[in-house]
Amino acid sequence: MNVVKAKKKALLYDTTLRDGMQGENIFFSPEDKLKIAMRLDDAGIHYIEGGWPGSNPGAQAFFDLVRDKQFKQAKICAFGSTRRQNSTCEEDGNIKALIDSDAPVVTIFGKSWDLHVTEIMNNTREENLAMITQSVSYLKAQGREVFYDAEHFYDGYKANADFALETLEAALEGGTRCLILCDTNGGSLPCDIDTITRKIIAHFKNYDDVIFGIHTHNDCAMAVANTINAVHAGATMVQGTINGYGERCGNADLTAIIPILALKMHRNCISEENLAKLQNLSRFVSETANMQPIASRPFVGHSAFTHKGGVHVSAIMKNPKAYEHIAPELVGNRRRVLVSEQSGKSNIVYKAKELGVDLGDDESKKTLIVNNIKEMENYGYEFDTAEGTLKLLMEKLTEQYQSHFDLESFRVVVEKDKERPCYSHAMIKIRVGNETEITSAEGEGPVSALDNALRKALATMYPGVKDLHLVDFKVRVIDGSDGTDSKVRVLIESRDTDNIFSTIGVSEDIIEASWQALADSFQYKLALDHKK
Ligand SMILES: CC(=O)SCCNC(=O)CCNC(=O)[C@H](O)C(C)(C)COP(=O)(O)OP(=O)(O)OC[C@H]1O[C@@H](n2cnc3c(N)ncnc32)[C@H](O)[C@@H]1OP(=O)(O)O
Ligand SMILES: CC(=O)C(=O)O
Repeated sequence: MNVVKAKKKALLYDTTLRDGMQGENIFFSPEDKLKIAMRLDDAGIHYIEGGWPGSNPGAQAFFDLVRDKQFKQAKICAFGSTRRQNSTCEEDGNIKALIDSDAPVVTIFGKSWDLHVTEIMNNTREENLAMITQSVSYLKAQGREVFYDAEHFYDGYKANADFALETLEAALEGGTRCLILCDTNGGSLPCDIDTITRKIIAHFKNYDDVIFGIHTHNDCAMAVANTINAVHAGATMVQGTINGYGERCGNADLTAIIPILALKMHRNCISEENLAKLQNLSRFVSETANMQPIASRPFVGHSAFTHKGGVHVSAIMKNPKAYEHIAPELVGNRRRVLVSEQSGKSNIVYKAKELGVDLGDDESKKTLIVNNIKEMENYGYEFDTAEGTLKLLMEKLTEQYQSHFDLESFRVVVEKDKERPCYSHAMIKIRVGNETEITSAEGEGPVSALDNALRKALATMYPGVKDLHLVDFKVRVIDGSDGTDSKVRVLIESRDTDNIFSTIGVSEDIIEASWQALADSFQYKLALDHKK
C-alpha cells in the first residue's frame, strides 16, 4: 500500500514592514509598504505584519491603504504592545490604534524577562501579568485574532523560568492560541533554542490547540539557524523579514528560511510556483528599500550559484549536484560560471558556449585562452565582470575576431581657464576597411570627448552606433603603492536596444585604459549588429 504521510505545516509570518523597518537605513513609504505587501501575498506568505499603528502617522496610513485590498491568502497583522501599566485597555492609545487599524490579526508583545519588568518598566510582576491577560482578552473581545510575542523569552527563561512561563500562561488565559517565543537580543545559540523550545512545548502539551512561533534576531549570526532549530523542536510559525532587514544586525532572513523549510525539511509552507518567485521578491524589496542586494546571500544572491574554481566548473558540467545543494531554478535563481585566474579549461568551454563562441575541438586553443586570461588577470584585468572583452579575447585567440575599425592615432587635450571648468577636446584617426576617417569632438571629460569623436568617425559606415549608450564607467586603482604610476582598471557598461555588456581596459595611463574599454564596447556592438 502506498502510504503518503501528510507533510507538517509551517506558517510564514513576515515582519519586513515593521521589524524590517527598524533596521538602519530602511524606510518604506505607506505606498511602498502596500506594494511589498502585495508581492508578499503573491509569493504565498500567510501573515504580513504591516506596522505599529500607534507609533506614527505613516504606520497608520498603511492600514488605511490596505483596508479594502483583496489578498489571495495573506492576513494583515497590526503590531503593538500590551497596555501601559496602571491603566486600562479602554484608555490606552496604542490599543485603540490597533483596533482602529481594522487589521484582522493583532500581534502584541509583552515582557517575559523579569529584568525588563522591574528595572526597565519599574513595574511589578503581578501588574505585568495583568497587562498581558487583559490586553489579549480585550483585543479578542473586539473580534481580532490575537498573536502574543513573548519578547526576550529565551533570556527571560534563562533568568527566571517560572516567571517566563507565567507570562505565557497569562497570554493563554487572555485567550490567544498563538505564542511566539522571541530571541529579542539575538544572543541565544541554536542549542539553547532547541532545549528551551522543547521544554516549553512539552510544558503546554495539554493545550493541543496552541501553536508556537519563533522570532529571532541575528546578533550572533544565528537567526536562521535558531529559527530552524525551533521548528525542529516543534514551533510551527516562523517570523522573519525579507533579506533579513531589521533592528541592529537584523531579523531571521525569510529568503533562507522558506527554502530550507520547503526543500530541506519538507514542510508544507509554500507552493513550488511561489518558491520560484523568491529571488524576484528579494530583489524587489531591496530595490524598494534602496539597498544594494548582497551577492553572497544564500539561495537568492547573484553569487549563490556562481562557480569560479576550475575544479568546481569541471564537475558541475558533468553533474550540477557536485557543487550545488539545490537546483537554482527552484528559488528563481540561475547558475553562473566565471572566468578568472582560478579557471581551468572547463570554465572556458562553459563560458564560450554561453557567449556563443565556437572553440572547436582543438585543446591547445583552450589552453591558450586559459593561459592568456591568467596572465592578463595577473596584470590587472578582471574578466568575471567584463564578459564583452572576454568574448572578443576568445575570438581573437581562435582567429574568429573581425575588427570593425582600427585605430591609427588619437590626441586628447584637456583645457582649463579661469572662466570655465575643465573641458576636453579629442581628435581621432581610424581606418574602416580602406577608408581613413579623421574626426574631432568635445566632451565634458577626456573619455566623453573620445567617445564623441569615435562615434562621429563610425557614424557613416555604421549608423547602428547611435543606439550604443555608455551607462556606467568605473575606474579602480589596482595597486596604489606606486602613486600616480599605479595601474588603473576601467570598466565600462554599455547598452543598446536589446543588450547590455561590459568591457575592460587596464593600463598605467587612465586614458589608455579607458580607450581599451571604449574600443571593445564599440567592437562588441558592431559585431552584434554585423551578425544580424
Ligand atoms: C522588541 C521590539 O522590537 S518591540 C518594537 C519596538 N519598536 C519600536 O519601538 C518602534 C515604535 N515605537 C514608537 O513609536 C514609540 O516608542 C512609541 C510610540 C511606541 C512609544 O513612545 P513613547 O510613549 O514616547 O515611549 P518611549 O518610546 O520613550 O518608551 C517606550 C515606553 O513603552 C513602554 N513599554 C515597552 N514595552 C511595553 C509593553 N510590552 N507593554 C506596555 N508598555 C511597554 C516602556 O515602559 C516605555 O514606557 P515609559 O515611557 O512609561 O517608560
Ligand atoms: C517582538 C520583537 O520584535 C522581538 O522580540 O524582537
